[in-house]
Amino acid sequence: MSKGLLIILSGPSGVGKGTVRQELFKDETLNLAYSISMTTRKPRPNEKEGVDYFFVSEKEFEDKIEKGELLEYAKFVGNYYGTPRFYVDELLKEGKNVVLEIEVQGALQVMAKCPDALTIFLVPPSFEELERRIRGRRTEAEEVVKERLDKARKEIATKDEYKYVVENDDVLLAKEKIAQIIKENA
Ligand SMILES: Nc1ncnc2c1ncn2[C@@H]1O[C@H](COP(=O)(O)OP(=O)(O)OP(=O)(O)O)[C@@H](O)[C@H]1O
Ligand SMILES: Nc1nc2c(ncn2[C@@H]2O[C@H](COP(=O)(O)O)[C@@H](O)[C@H]2O)c(=O)[nH]1
Repeated sequence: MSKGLLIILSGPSGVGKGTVRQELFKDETLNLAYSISMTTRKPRPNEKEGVDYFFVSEKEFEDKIEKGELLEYAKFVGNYYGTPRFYVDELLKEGKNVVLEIEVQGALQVMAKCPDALTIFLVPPSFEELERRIRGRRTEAEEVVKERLDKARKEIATKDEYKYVVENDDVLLAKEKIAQIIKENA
């Protein structure tokens, strides 16, 4: 069985990575598997352990770092986020195209380790629209929204590090563009 493709889907918080990813996963021909991240962030009301994230303490996260169990990790607006290496390796061996939905610091680490990874950066139609989306989601306190928007400006400035930049204006259009990119690279 040939190895699957490692796909990094990155972009600023609130651009719509999760929304577009859900559309991509409806397309079974893409043979996708999602890499469930580990985080020290508190779960949001609708989030489930082992589905959206593995929710852990700082101590547990730092143990994983020390043991080398994370493919990449970063601190993002006060919380740790990282990719457990084991599942990614297993899924790739099974021939799955594995999606990492991660922020920029982590994406740059994976690019350095896995130059063949397919890297995609999602951009909003405008910064004002990004702000509308992140506020409209109503998941973060005002202070955190401001920090995430601040971070977003710096993240968007790194977009040319990625192999593909896709605008998320219309969700289904963005999904179609990314599906095409995956098919061309798989
Ligand atoms: N193309 C779009 N047009 C309008 N609203 C959108 C679009 N894509 C996503 N949204 C909305 O924007 C909000 C943020 O989307 P989402 O949670 O998918 O972003 P994200 O990039 O995964 O964020 P985070 O990185 O913080 O997890 C959601 O309320 C979602 O419904
Ligand atoms: N470097 C990593 N970034 C990750 C990972 N999992 C998610 N993320 C990114 O963090 C921010 C914030 O996420 P949120 O769920 O609190 O809104 C966002 O950009 C995610 O894509 C990971 O494993 N590594």
